[in-house]
Amino acid sequence: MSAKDHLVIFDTTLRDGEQSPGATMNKAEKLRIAKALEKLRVDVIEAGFAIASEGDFEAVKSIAETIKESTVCSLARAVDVDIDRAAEAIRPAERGRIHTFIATSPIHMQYKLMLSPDEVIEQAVRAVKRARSHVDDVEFSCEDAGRSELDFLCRIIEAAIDAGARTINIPDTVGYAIPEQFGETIRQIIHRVPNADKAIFSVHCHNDLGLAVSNSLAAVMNGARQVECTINGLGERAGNASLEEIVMAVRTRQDLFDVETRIDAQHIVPASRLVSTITGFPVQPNKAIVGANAFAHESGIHQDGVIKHRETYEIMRAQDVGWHTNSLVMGKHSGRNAFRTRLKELGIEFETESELNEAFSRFKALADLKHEIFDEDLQAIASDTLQSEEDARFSLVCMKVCSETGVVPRASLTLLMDGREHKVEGEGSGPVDATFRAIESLVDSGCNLQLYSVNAITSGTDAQGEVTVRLERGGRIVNGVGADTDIVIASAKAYIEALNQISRGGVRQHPQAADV
Ligand SMILES: CC(=O)SCCNC(=O)CCNC(=O)[C@H](O)C(C)(C)COP(=O)(O)OP(=O)(O)OC[C@H]1O[C@@H](n2cnc3c(N)ncnc32)[C@H](O)[C@@H]1OP(=O)(O)O
Ligand SMILES: CC(C)C(=O)C(=O)O
Repeated sequence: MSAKDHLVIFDTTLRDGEQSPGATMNKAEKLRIAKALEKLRVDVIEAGFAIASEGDFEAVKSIAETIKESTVCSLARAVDVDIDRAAEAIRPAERGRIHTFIATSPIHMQYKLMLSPDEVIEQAVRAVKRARSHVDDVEFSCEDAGRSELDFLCRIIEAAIDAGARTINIPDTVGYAIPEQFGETIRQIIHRVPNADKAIFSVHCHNDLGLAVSNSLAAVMNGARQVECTINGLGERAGNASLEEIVMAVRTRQDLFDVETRIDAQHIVPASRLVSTITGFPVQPNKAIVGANAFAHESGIHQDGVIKHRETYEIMRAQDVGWHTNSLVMGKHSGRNAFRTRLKELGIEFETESELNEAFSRFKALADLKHEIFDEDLQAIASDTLQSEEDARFSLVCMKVCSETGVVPRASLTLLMDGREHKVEGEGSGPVDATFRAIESLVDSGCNLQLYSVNAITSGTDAQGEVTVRLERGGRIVNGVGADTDIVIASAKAYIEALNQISRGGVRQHPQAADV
């Protein structure tokens, strides 16, 4: 049997994933995700868009300094300033890539770039050469290829390869393609471009019609050997192709695909949980591979089948993608060693002993309230611990909520703001509303609440609730996540976390802020 081709997994959770409104991540969070991606053995991590902001530049640079096993990549428009900034950011990487792009569809060239097709080719060639003057590993993308003319795509791709691009990416930027047609486009391009053998062909599919994974797989069947994807399918608008679905489709249907990835699938579920917790985007229960119900069997006939022979209703094994691999049952009698070991198995490692100790105290406090602590609880504890960074401006000291039939709910909180304690009170239509009003009576953030959602992290009435709060101010959107067995406390934590994120961009203080 002939060896299979390698399918390059290019993860763009930290770049396109971050383009989901509200999914903004700070440098420390991006680094945590990058480490999880390295553990997952992704080939390329697109760490950001270095020119976009100082924060993006610093995040790409620190990922380039830290990650050893995966290639670290920065996106750049086809302009010198972007390319030079990307080069500077990835310079510390053992393996660095510059990914430059320009739009090739008639609509983008005419209305957005205001350039003729020939000018676009010229600019693409100049950009690829500039990128090659910095690094050998250069990727070129034809933005909106899904709506571009085939002849033009072939011309620009040939020129980009001649200029030195090693990877040619064909994005379906607006999720317009249909699998059979997209696969045929990829086949035609590879067949028609005379120097196609000098590059790896890649795809980057968006999910506007829910077809991102199908289109990517159709492309792989027609010669694409890199897929750009994100954990949980995060990404601009309806998102990108989901990494876990691509990887498991290729692995499960080895009879159909001539490719294999080097992904260590056991880290898929922990990586999914981490991205969900950091971004505040919950994973829908029926999401393939990583949704809570992905391996759950509810109906009698299915349960009967699975008991008799698992494969009657399961095409993958849950533990192969990282579900319930724990042999250590964590509870109030567990010690620090088991705690550290289990966290390590989940891909969580604290940098300092004091962080570990803080997380361990949180774990013991939770274990007093809950009989059994699940992996999801541990992930939430780790996130809570790592979120309580020194630069957090606000934190919750304690709170009391009064909610009684026929009485207006009332919340009293003690908050720490800039190192000083403040007592605040609020009334509202419910206990959560009263809590948010109490916090705002001090902070007066001027934010609009865009989303409030509660999810039970595990099952049972003693489960921790995980609350996501999305705030918007001046066009900037942030998510805060908080977990607790009391959902009102989880709500307060999530709101405060969102305010901390907003405050990293500056928050007004209410002139009447009550001193203690
Ligand atoms: C399909 C994708 O996902 S592409 C990635 C999208 N991600 C982002 O845009 C996030 C980061 N973006 C940013 O921070 C900013 O948009 C920046 C820093 C890149 C640019 O900011 P600004 O200089 O203020 O430009 P602005 O965003 O208003 O407009 C984009 C400009 O880039 C041009 N442009 C867009 N794509 C490209 C490209 N690939 N190559 C060259 N120029 C481009 C546009 O035509 C426009 O030029 P104009 O100002 O001369 O009309
Ligand atoms: C920059 C490219 C790859 C992109 O994100 C898109 O076209 O969607």
